[in-house]
Amino acid sequence: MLTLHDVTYAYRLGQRDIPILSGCSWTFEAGSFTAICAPSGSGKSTLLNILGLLDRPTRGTYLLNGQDTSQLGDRAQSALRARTLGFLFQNFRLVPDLSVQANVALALEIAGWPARDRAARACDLLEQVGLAERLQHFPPELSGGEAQRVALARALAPRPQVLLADEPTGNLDPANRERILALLSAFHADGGTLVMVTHDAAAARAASHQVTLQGGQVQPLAQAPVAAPVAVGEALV
Ligand SMILES: Nc1ncnc2c1ncn2[C@@H]1O[C@H](COP(=O)(O)OP(=O)(O)OP(=O)(O)O)[C@@H](O)[C@H]1O
Repeated sequence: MLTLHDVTYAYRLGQRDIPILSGCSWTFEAGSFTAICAPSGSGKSTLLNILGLLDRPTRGTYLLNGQDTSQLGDRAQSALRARTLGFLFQNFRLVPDLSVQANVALALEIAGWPARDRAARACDLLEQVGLAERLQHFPPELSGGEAQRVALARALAPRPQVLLADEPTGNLDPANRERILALLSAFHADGGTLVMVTHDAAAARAASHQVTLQGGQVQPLAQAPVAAPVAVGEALV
C-alpha cells in the first residue's frame, strides 16, 4: 500500500520555488490498479518519482507498506526500491551499451536474483513482450516502441510488488499495445499494485481506479471513462 499524507513538492528554480504537489493525500491500496489521467505539466511524473523513491517530498510523508520513507537514508531507500518497486520511465532509461537481454538481467541482479536464473528470466520476459528476436541487440538499434517494451520487461522481470508505469502504451502500434495492456492486467490479476500515468482512454479503462491531478492534489476522475469502445490512441485528456 502506498500512502501520501499532506505531501508538498516544489522544484527550486533560481531563488523561486515552483510548487507542483500541494497538500496531496492519497492511498493507493495494495493490489489496486490506478490510472492517473491529467494534463501535461500537472505533475504526474513528479508524483511517480516520489512514489518510486526517486525524489523525496519537500514536506509531508510517504508511507510504503506502512513504513515512513522519510525516516530512511538514501541507501535504505535504494534497497527498498530494489526489493519492492518496478519503474517504467517515460524515456525508458535503458543502458545503451548493454544488450537488451543484459539490460533486463541487470535489473534482476540489482533486485538480488541469483546469477544462474537471470538470463532465462530475462529471455522469458522479452519473449512475453514480443522481443525474442532482439535479445542481443543494443538500445540505440531499437525503435521507440521496442525500447518501451524492453523497459517494461526490465520493470516486470524481478516480480516487483508495485509497478509504476509512465505512459506504458504511448509509442505502440495496436497489436503491441494490446500485448502490453494484457501484461499489465496479468500483473494486476496476480496481486500486483499498479500505478499508471496515461493519456490513453482505453488503457485507463483497464484500471480499477481512475484519478487526476488538480491543484497539486490527487482527485478521483470526475467522469470515469465509459465502457463504450474507444479508438486506439484516443486521447483522454
Ligand atoms: N527539474 C525540474 N526543475 C524545474 N521544473 C521542473 C523540473 N521537472 C519538472 N518541472 C516542471 O514541473 C511541472 C510538472 O512536471 P511533470 O513532468 O511532473 O509533469 P507531467 O504531468 O508528468 O507532464 P507530461 O505529461 O508532459 O509528462 C512542469 O511544469 C515541469 O516543467
